[in-house]
Amino acid sequence: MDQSSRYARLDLNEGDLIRGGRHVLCAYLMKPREGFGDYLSTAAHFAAESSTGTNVEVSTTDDFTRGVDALVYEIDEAKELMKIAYPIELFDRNIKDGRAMIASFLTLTIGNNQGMGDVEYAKMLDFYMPPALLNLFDGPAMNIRDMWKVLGRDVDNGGMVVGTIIKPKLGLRPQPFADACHQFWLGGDFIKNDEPQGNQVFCPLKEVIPAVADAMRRAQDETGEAKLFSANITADDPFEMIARGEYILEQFGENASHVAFLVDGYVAGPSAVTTCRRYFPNQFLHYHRAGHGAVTSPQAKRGYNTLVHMKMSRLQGASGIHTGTMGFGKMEGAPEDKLLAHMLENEESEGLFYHQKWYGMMPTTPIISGGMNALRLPGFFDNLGHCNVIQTSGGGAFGHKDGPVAGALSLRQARDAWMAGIDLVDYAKDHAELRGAFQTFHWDADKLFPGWRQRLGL
Ligand SMILES: O=C(COP(=O)(O)O)[C@H](O)[C@H](O)COP(=O)(O)O
Ligand SMILES: [Mg+2]
Repeated sequence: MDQSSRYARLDLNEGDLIRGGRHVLCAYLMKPREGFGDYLSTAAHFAAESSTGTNVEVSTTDDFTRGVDALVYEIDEAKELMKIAYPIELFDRNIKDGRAMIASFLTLTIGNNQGMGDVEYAKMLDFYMPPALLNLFDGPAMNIRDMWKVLGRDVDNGGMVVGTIIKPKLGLRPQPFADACHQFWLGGDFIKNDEPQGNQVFCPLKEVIPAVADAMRRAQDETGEAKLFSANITADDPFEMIARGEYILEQFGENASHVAFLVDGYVAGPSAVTTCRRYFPNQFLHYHRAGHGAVTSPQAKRGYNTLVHMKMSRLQGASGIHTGTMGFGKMEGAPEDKLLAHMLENEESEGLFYHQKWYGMMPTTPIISGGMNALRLPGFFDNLGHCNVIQTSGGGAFGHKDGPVAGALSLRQARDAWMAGIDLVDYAKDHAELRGAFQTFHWDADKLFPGWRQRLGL
């Protein structure tokens, strides 16, 4: 059945829809499956299934229903592009406070339509959120500025937070884990649990957390600097997350403000993110995105891309989210991905299809991680245009030939060199740890800084 007479309105103008402020707009890559309808009728069926309809007309539909239909307002078959306008009334709101939720946004815009028989594939590439709905999302309660405050830095331009991920990923018992933390903190600022680290039998949370809290106190005493720890509280059960969070804050005691909570936001979902955002509004919410590649990878023709993921994370209230390394690290990415960081940080920003204003919603801090080390930082910052990010190098710190203290210092030196506009090889001449990073990661050095051996007299 061709539903385009009801669910398509190609005469609608995008500018008018945005000015009207009553629609969420979504751009999709979409391909109809061969042997089914043409492009427009498939798009219309997609809009029906994603809003008020199904594959047939139902007798219970009334005039009000038609007023909240999602409408296809643009198609470009050659580009496999379709755009749909969703009336904001379609999106579910909390009974307890009237606030909006990402679960409902996803259920409608990228829900059943992902399994339709007449759709070969569909992927959301961008969306526009009007202020009337945007303002009903929680948004972040904290971000990098709160970390800079703890670190005693400038709160507008405090620079890169020097971080690591405790490696090995799994397999350390409580004391070796806490010792690794202590070592890194002698040179760096911030440590995060790797995303699968929680309450394994060989490293019980109730043993490792007191040891880490103690390591933080010792490192702070020894260096005279504040230190930060991001503790994983992800769990299927929100009450388990709360139990972990409360236990951790109690153990860190006077250093509770130095604790962030890590939530595996893609695998555990919006409920987990919101549990943390609402129950612990005074902690930095560290959104780790492990698993996202299944839908966001350019190879995946379904789901949504990283831009959509980033925008949803800011709406949900992530203080920081992994933004990728934009082609400078080990994970998939490209220099153009800086638009992801800009979408998170700026009051308004250009996406792939839509210009988004954030109406005062607090920025989400980009967390840069995955195969990074001191040598890769300058190129990364040149591309991004600033270094006000959290950067975590796991291998780049613990893989340093002289150990984690030198690894941490080499990262800090790379940041200092970039902020001062000094060439990294020149800076390494009188900074032993950075020099050690050149020797350790020599394959990167050969590629990024040809002639470095001679210049460092090696
Ligand atoms: O543990 C690491 C990185 O370790 P290492 O520094 O040793 O590579 C993170 O989980 C990845 O950054 C995730 O990727 P992304 O940040 O792209 O989500
Ligand atoms: Mg990890």
